[in-house]
Amino acid sequence: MTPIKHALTIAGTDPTGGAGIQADLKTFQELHVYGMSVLTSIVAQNTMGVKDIHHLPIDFIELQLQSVIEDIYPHAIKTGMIAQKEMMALLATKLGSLQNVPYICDPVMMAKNGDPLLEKDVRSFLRDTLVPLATIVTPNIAEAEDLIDMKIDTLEDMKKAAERIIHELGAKYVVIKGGSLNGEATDVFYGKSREFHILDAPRTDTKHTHGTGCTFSAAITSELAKGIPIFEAVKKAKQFTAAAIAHSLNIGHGYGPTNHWAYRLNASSN
Ligand SMILES: Nc1ncnc2c1ncn2[C@@H]1O[C@H](COP(=O)(O)OP(=O)(O)O)[C@@H](O)[C@H]1O
Ligand SMILES: Cc1ncc(COP(=O)(O)OP(=O)(O)O)c(N)n1
Repeated sequence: MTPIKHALTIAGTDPTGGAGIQADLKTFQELHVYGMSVLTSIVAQNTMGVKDIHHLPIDFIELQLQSVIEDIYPHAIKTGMIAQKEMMALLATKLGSLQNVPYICDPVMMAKNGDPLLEKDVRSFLRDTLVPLATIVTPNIAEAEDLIDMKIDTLEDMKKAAERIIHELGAKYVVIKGGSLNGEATDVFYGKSREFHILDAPRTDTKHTHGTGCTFSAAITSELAKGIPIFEAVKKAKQFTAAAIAHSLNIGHGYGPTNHWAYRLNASSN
């Protein structure tokens, strides 16, 4: 039997279960990796918006991380909502010291309805501390625009932005998610091999896309934990997320969650 792989998410919470730590753990489980979590911020949010945020003390985040790592060593680590400079500095030190563990940086800045999860002045710190350490960074359009300070309207803009994220910020690979652009749901993958790959999926006509970015980056994390090559991992994550959106659950009063078990249903009907 293949030994179980372990994936760790370091992120904030969503008590409605569609985004953040909760979406990450559901995704890890569906993709058959053992999921672990370190909480950074507890967020009172739902599908309609963010009500309040409680940040955990830095020492306590460090203690959680230490508790995981000394016991069950992760085969891949992702970060999601990292809201404060002190958290970023701590994680940069810790992640920088872990050798050969793929690190997936989802540069979460806001929730789907536009409520901020990260203050504007902290964003440049994220770019300078965590992004350069990333095996892969997974911004949506707004996050990519913020990271390299350019407007992105077209596929050509996405490619330019991807080149700049790799060559100016120092991540090894990037996938820019085009979920918020018009037309197909097209993402751009680029990295140190300097080759572009365009990932297309039909756009599902739904407002229930809460947590799609978390789900996508957690799926990449799961596959990298298993030792799958990076572009294969991104392709699998794209399929997993597309299925979760296509079969979303129609719950919640706002931007509802996706269906984390939809990929399993698709796979068993093939
Ligand atoms: N309506 C949709 N139909 C199909 N795929 C989508 C849709 N919206 C987003 N996606 C895909 O979901 C993934 C997450 O993208 P996105 O929603 O842009 O991230 P975020 O949640 O960080 O804003 C990407 O692969 C994107 O192309
Ligand atoms: C705690 C927490 N982390 C991240 C998000 C944003 O998640 P994302 O997957 O980008 O999805 P949307 O919320 O933008 O749909 C969150 N809401 N909460």
